[in-house]
Amino acid sequence: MIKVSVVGAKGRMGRHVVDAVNGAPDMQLALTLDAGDDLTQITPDNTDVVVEFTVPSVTLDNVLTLIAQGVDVVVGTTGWTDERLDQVREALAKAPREGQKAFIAPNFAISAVLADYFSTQAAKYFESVEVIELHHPNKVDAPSGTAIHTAQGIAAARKAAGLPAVPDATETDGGSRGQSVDGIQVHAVRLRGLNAHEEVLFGNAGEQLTIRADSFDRGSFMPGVLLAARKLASDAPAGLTVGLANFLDL
Ligand SMILES: NC(=O)C1=CN([C@@H]2O[C@H](COP(=O)(O)OP(=O)(O)OC[C@H]3O[C@@H](n4cnc5c(N)ncnc54)[C@H](O)[C@@H]3O)[C@@H](O)[C@H]2O)C=CC1
Ligand SMILES: O=C(O)C1=N[C@H](C(=O)O)C[C@H](O)C1
Repeated sequence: MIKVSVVGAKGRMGRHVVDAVNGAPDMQLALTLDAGDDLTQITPDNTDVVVEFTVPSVTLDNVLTLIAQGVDVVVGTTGWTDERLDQVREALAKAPREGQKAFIAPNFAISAVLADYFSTQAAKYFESVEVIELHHPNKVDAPSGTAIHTAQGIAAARKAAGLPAVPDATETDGGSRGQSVDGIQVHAVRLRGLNAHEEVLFGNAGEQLTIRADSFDRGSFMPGVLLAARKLASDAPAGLTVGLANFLDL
């Protein structure tokens, strides 16, 4: 049995993770912690893998604490930058247990992971591209971690293909053109009734490709979370892995 602890267990995602672990035949729920709880209660004696879904402002500190505790960590919280990822890599290099692992994914839903992947494949064939993410109004960060990851992947693919900047004659902008992520415009919509959605618009003269992923329910993230926990408990490489695509046969 894989012993799984959940940090952020009272949150929207954390509650789903607790239920998913309880329903997994090969997993045993260990500790369920939330804001104000002492994370050093989590040790290799009681936990094989921790799943962390909290808020962007605390996730780095939580992950560094958990790595220092000697446990493997699956992270779904957003707010990761290259500098923060480097801090996790450094912590893993000095971790107390040999071969320790951390996994961070901006999105665990197969639809979103494939939309992200297909977008990087399509990127080099189109002159124009913009990313629109649409979420529930309780989300604290914008743009979404997934949209940032998608835009970064598209930008890297365009650069590798030698494409010039996306054409845009805008001279006046009060914010309507969204945020530029590595030169790709990203727009965020917050609307009651939505959950988690992303649309990538590609354009050439006379044609358009739209790649869209919709997570209507948080249950859509759970197969990916359980897959990541199982991979960390088995054959995932030591160190930091970023993105669920690494655990899929793409
Ligand atoms: N990777 C993915 O597939 C997904 C990622 N997310 C991300 O997961 C994060 C959480 O989202 P939600 O569950 O909707 O948020 P939420 O606000 O419902 O839950 C966050 C939980 O973290 C707790 N928390 C705050 N500070 C803490 C601390 N220092 N230690 C332990 N717990 C603490 C809060 O009390 C709360 O229970 C967000 O960054 C969101 O963008 C959300 C959905 C899917
Ligand atoms: O806050 C959410 O809800 C979500 N957050 C993640 C993100 O920012 O990409 C993943 C998904 O979009 C849901």
